[in-house]
Amino acid sequence: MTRRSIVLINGPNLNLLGTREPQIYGHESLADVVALAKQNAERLDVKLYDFQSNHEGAIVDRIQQAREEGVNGIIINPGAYTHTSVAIRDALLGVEIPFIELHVSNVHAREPFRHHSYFSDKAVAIIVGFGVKGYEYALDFVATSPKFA
Ligand SMILES: O=C(O)[C@]1(O)C=C(c2cccc(Sc3ccccc3)c2)[C@@H](O)[C@H](O)C1
Repeated sequence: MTRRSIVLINGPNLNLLGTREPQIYGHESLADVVALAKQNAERLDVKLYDFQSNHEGAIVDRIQQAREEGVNGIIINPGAYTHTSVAIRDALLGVEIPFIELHVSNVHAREPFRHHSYFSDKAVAIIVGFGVKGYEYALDFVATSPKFA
């Protein structure tokens, strides 16, 4: 049986995770998050691709590439693009790959402009406010749920 494949996409400024505002985002770096995700992917027998970009079009391109790769699911932390990007929304809808929206912080307990997402209504699930632990929860779900078969 072919292994499931998953793309983990992190948006702008998440390359700086762990360097500032630890009270909001924790102390772990993105490299720490990805390393643990790769370990968990091995345990779950799934193929994990990781991608981070500060550029909207590059994220759109990576989402489009996922369709060519035959990816089963996408886990995306769009960062600030959560609140602004119709282009990324359109890319996600266009490739017809189920996705989980993830946020390290509880965006609903922060500034009002962070309360709206261009993705939530189309996400299979939304993981918010669990810190970087949310990446583990998302991977476990995508690796095992029939919604990503
Ligand atoms: O909570 C998140 O994961 C979120 O997606 C992440 C965001 C975010 C914003 C700025 C920086 C970072 S990562 C960071 C944190 C501290 C210092 C440097 C980078 C994440 C926000 O734009 C979003 O509203 C929420």
